[in-house]
Amino acid sequence: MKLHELLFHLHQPSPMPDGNPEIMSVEDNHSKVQAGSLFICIKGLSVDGHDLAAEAVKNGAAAIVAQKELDVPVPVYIVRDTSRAKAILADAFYGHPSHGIHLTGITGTNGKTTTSHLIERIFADAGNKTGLIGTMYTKVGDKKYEVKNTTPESLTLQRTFKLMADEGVTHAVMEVSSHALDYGRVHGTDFNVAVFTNLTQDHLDYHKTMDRYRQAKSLLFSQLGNAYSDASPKFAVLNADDPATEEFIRVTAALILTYGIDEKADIMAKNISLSPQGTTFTLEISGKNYPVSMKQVGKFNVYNALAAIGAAVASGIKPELAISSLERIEGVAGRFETVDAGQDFTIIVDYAHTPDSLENVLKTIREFAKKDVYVLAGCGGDRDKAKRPLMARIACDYATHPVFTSDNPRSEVPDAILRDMEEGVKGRYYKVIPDRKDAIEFAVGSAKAGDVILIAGKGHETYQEIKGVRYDFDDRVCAKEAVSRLAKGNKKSN
Ligand SMILES: CC(=O)N[C@H]1[C@@H](OP(=O)(O)OP(=O)(O)OC[C@H]2O[C@@H](n3ccc(=O)[nH]c3=O)[C@H](O)[C@@H]2O)O[C@H](CO)[C@@H](O)[C@@H]1O[C@H](C)C(=O)N[C@@H](C)C(=O)N[C@H](CCC(=O)O)C(=O)O
Ligand SMILES: Nc1ncnc2c1ncn2[C@@H]1O[C@H](COP(=O)(O)OP(=O)(O)OP(=O)(O)O)[C@@H](O)[C@H]1O
Ligand SMILES: N[C@H](CCC[C@H](N)C(=O)O)C(=O)O
Ligand SMILES: [Mg+2]
Repeated sequence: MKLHELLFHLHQPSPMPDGNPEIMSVEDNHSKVQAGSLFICIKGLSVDGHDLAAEAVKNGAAAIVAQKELDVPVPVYIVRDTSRAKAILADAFYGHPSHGIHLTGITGTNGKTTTSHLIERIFADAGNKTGLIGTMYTKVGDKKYEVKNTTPESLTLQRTFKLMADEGVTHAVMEVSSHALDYGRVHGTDFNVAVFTNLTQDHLDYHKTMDRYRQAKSLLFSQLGNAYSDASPKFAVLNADDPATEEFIRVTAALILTYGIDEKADIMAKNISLSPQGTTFTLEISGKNYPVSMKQVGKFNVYNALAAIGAAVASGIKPELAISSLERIEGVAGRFETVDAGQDFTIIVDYAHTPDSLENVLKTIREFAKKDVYVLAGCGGDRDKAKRPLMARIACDYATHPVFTSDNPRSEVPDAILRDMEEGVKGRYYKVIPDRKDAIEFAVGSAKAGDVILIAGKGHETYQEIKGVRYDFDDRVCAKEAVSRLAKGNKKSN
């Protein structure tokens, strides 16, 4: 594609630059630039891409998009915001790949990964080739790719859509984080259905206030487009029990489908019955009732199931089909995942790393637990500090044995994070064991028959990030090893 043809998509009044080379690729990282690349300079938190423009030209860049004049021997096109331009150019360069895919975006504080897996499974069972983009991986058909972010930056995102389109994916589901919405990573992406799970405290390090956090989430709905501007109508699938839905209804021009348990909604769950083995409820939709029996545990998973059914129905799939898929799903890795190494107590690994998710999971466990409940809880470094004392309080409120330990300390000192947690539980009973492996061994070594251990915060993660280095660490593996060691020790002493 010629440079001018590509830049035309920005619809800027400024004239095209002199020189119109053929653009072979679009890059925002100077080290990936090759002969014929268009290099887009992004001013990041740690690096300013403008400072790397000359290096990019040395690597073969044929043209540059920047926010300021640069002294380089190739055409430079100035835009107000290169991140925004990057998203629009990426969409154009790859031929608007999301426009040919039925795309469902999911936003909300908790439940995005879980719900996206439920929706993907429903689409796949309905006979579609599917794609998925989210916290754990990107999936194109059956092939999985590693990811750095829950919602990738725009070039990676549009490249992924192009790959999906080339591979014949017709239905894709993606998590849309509030960071991504705020950074404009999804500009140029054509969603057919946008789903909202819930809004509770997280990411205040970035958004500062809950109002601004909610406003970032609302972008998914305000940018969704008009209900009838395309061949198939756009749908917003919203949680009627969450107060933020009121704002999303106000800002969207799409059709609306609501779901919920308490407030009146288009899709409702009634007669909910919870057990440690699974959940049953009656689904009420369009005046009809359907019995549902699923393996997912906890009331919060009823919300995830309703959101998934909403997305399916908005995509033209019959409720019966969606329900039969839901009933067959085993679970999502690291979400209420039980670890069974032959021990006589229960170990649950769960990705709860927000106050609301921790409370939901612990409430669920308390409903079924007959004996003691251990919780291992920690808080990520370089993330919302305000949630630390809240999570500690929740751990103490619901567990008989709260243990505070390290999550991913990132650049922070683990003890400082733990002290922030302790601020929320002055005078309460708890234990602090900074090393996560030691904490897991302590809980495994202390638990008696019938007790429950919840290892919260890291779920599917297979690393622990300390001072910029990701060390191998998997709660599930660590717990299994602790149980085996304990069993061996017991045998020896017998
Ligand atoms: C705060 C934040 O979102 N940062 C994102 C941002 O990093 P940054 O601003 O530090 O970028 P940078 O390293 O300074 O680089 C700036 C530019 O220079 C370029 N560069 C850089 C180095 C170099 O040698 N050459 C070069 O050309 C880079 O390609 C980039 O274009 O741009 C990077 C590339 O796009 C992102 O990976 C990175 O996400 C980091 C890893 C991150 O942790 N983000 C979190 C906060 C986040 O986005 N989380 C949400 C989900 C949260 C949730 O689900 O709960 C997410 O969607 O993942
Ligand atoms: N609908 C829900 N409401 C509240 N808590 C939930 C809900 N669904 C899942 N959870 C809890 O939140 C944790 C994270 O769930 P999930 O990974 O699906 O959320 P997410 O929104 O993708 O999170 P992240 O933003 O970190 O990617 C789960 O392990 C569970 O403890
Ligand atoms: N997507 C979330 C993941 C948090 C996972 C938790 N283990 C932590 O490190 O805080 C974030 O980047 O805030
Ligand atoms: Mg996720």
